[in-house]
Amino acid sequence: MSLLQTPQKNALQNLQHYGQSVWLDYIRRCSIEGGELQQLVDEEIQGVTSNPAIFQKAIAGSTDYDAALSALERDHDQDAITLYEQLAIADIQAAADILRPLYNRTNQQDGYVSLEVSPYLANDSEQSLIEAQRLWQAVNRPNLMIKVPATPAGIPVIQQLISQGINVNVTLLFSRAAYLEVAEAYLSGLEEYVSQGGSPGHVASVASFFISRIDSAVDGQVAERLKIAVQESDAEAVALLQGLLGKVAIANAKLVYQDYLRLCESERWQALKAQGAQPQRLLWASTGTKNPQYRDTLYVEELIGPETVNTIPPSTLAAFRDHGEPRPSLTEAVEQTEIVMSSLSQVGIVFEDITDQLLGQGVQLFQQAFDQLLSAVEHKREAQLGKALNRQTYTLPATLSAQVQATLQGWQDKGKVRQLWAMDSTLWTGADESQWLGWLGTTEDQLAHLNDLTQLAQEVKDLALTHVLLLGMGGSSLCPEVMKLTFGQAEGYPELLVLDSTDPAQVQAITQQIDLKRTLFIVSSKSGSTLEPNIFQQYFFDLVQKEMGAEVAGSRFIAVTDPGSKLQEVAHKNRFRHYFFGIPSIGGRYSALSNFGMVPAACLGIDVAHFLDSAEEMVHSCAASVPAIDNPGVVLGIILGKAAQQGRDKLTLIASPGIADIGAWLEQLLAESTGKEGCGIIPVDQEPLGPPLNYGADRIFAYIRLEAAPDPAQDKAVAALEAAGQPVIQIQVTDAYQLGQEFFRWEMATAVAGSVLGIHAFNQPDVEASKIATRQLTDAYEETGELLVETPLFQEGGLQLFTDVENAAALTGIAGTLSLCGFLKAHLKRLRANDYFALLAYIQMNKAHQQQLQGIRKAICDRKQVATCLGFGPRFLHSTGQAYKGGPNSGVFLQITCEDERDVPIPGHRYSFGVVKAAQARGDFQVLAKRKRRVLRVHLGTDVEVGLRTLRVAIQGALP
Ligand SMILES: O=P(O)(O)OC[C@H]1O[C@](O)(CO)[C@@H](O)[C@@H]1O
Ligand SMILES: O=C[C@H](O)[C@H](O)COP(=O)(O)O
Repeated sequence: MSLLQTPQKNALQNLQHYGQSVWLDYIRRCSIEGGELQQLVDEEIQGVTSNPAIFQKAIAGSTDYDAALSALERDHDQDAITLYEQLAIADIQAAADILRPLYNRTNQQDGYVSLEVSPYLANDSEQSLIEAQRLWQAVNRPNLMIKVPATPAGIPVIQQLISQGINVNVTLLFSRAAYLEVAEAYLSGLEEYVSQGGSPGHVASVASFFISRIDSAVDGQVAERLKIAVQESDAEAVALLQGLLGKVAIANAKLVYQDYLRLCESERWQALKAQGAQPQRLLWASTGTKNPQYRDTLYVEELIGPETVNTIPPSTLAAFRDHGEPRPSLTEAVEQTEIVMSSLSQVGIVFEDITDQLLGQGVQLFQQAFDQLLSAVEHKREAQLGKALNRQTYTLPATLSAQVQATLQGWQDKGKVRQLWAMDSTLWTGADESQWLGWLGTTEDQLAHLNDLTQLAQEVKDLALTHVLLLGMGGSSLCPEVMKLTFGQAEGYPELLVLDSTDPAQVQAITQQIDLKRTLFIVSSKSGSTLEPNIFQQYFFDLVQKEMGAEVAGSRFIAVTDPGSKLQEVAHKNRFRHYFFGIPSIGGRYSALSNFGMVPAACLGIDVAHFLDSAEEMVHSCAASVPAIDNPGVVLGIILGKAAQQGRDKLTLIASPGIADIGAWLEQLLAESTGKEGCGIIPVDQEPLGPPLNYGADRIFAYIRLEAAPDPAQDKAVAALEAAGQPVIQIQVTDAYQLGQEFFRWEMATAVAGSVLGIHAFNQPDVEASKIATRQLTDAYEETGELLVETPLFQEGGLQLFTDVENAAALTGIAGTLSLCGFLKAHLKRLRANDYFALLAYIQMNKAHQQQLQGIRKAICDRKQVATCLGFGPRFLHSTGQAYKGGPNSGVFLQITCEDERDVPIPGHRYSFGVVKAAQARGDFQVLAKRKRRVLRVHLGTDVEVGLRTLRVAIQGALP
């Protein structure tokens, strides 16, 4: 067709006669559905491009997509990026279908629509390639072009995609040097495609060369110099500089077009052309005028030439249609362009620096647009979910709030949420953290294996059991305990009991509570080598064997353990009914939503599918695609981490009575994960609530409120704390089935807080230390049959005090009178501001004991205004024990042991439960003392209740 042919109806349509295709740089659902796009394709345009900013404006800036979003969400909850992709893909497919006849008619030269790979992947070749291939398949239209940026990481991707026959729109091209690399990638890709037997005519590509952004950047630098030249009245410089304004982008484009023409002459290209290959056309992008002083059609009018494309935003399209003046401008005055470029260096502007910056900024701008887009989708998703998603709000003092906001911004800018989901160890200490992040995918994994759990629930029902007794410690017992206390016993299902103590009285109490013939035992241990579950198993297996016979005993036991563990062997040998596997990349305290929590949940008759589905909603809210600022787990983690760094490291947990036990689970998660290397978060659970003046500047509060059954007294106390300016995080749990959301939210938050604190959030080095000390004592006992006799520091009223030499010296130095009260007073005097006091009670965990110990806590908190903690031994060893030994040295500890009224032997061992407990207490004490902790042990007689009462009175007397 001749270039001089009579123009058609309008300037836009006329561009085709100069060999240029017009594509529309815009997409929006209403223009597709309303027929506007169809009309444009029929009359004026030959293709469509999109980018993250365009989709951001379309989806975030309109209500066009709301109904579709609601329908998708209603159907099945999904994370923000999956939702966005479905909307975007539907638009791209619809546009592709509208363009398809044109694509066919032009013999695949035009009629394309472009979809960009995630801008987050701009520097990641491997992932960009995977994503581009995935999008290509998902859109499944031959007239699709995948947009890949011309970053150093993007260029090899371009070549690979072309070699696979995938059409590519190369975006973010600013420099001629980059263009030449892109052209080379296209040629090599095509050659490879041909060598594999592909027909090159079926692959298309455009190189999107950005225009207006160059003028914006160059003009800015020119303007600065111009100001100086004017001030200095340097007329020559003023003229030179003025001549550059609004000229460089076009000059650069004209030069790159010359490069293109030269390439077309090359033998290499000619050989491909002969086989039917299509040229990689230059596409002028960023052609909307940004400077209002320039003609609104500037970047269309000046770049008209054969075998090119101009992708034009709607306003520029309208302007050009109205008053554009087409002419074959692209090859006009080419020699002038060289002058423009050399003038640029003459005035000291380094053009390569500008193009480099523009590429970096371009990636960043698209990432920011994508952030905003995903944030908008997430808000719409949350609105749709309503109460199905537990809400989180917070009030923080100004300085903490400012630090939290700044850290969130940092996480956003550095893409740290994506880094976390990519399991990048450098987010923590760069050690083996990447191997401990399996919990990120547990819900999905569990949901895929629901059958086993449903079957187990049915079996438990059919067996007509009275009890299921779970034997385990820490991460293997705390979630089941939360489930039991939250859900209670369901109709037709047995009661769940949990044993996580070696206290002989506790072991006996539970033995008496169950009917051995009608109880199913779950031995739960990830490692399969933890002392307590192993001896529990030996003890109960022996009892059941005696009661029901060796043959039947195994059928009453289930193991939950990691594959290949010693427990698996035991289960196999003893012909356990089942064994369920854990996932080795999930540490115990992060295992709630895996089999460790879900097997007992199924035995309780809980609808596990519903529970996990609900948890999955929180997983989606915390997804990699949800910007840090909107990501509830990340927000919570950053608050906790920054608060701890500011000295607010006592996380005081308040939970509604119906879900109160979640605090015990949280204690382990937070303390074992963060309490190490002298820093960390000290969880304070079940502390009797007091007035705001009881709490210092070392506190932060988390109120986990069950909306279905809140406690008005807690509401009031929390409101008072907020009014007093304490930092308070409030989480509204709609109903018990939404507790799984909290498991995930807090796991995420803990991992994030660990990153903020710069520690390894998945190991527990100091727990190991007391395990070793305990093992030495139990091993010695196996040999000698006795534990070393210890000499008390002091005794009075049936209570004995023990401590190590250093603590004894410190205490006798402070104690005025050598009495029980005097020593306790001396010990409590060691509490400084912002310290915490912890009771470590190696006694039976029952209501009466709890009441006494809570009374002691309350008295100390009221009078000393310090945080107080309570742990029952040995269970706390697998929980807060890590932070007490490895965290900040701000704890004052009172260990409580007792004389066991009746000990319980363990089959196959010389040591008994009583000996194990004593060894555990001593081992713990030794490590605390070794770590220079302020620690004192009080040993009660056989009547623990009486002993506790005496102790309480003595402590009350010791308080000021
Ligand atoms: O499930 P396991 O391997 O028996 O471990 C129980 C608990 O012991 C610890 O490994 C250490 O206390 C915890 O992290 C864990 O939850
Ligand atoms: O492919 C199109 C580009 O993404 C678009 O033209 C960029 O234009 P802008 O510079 O106006 O954002």
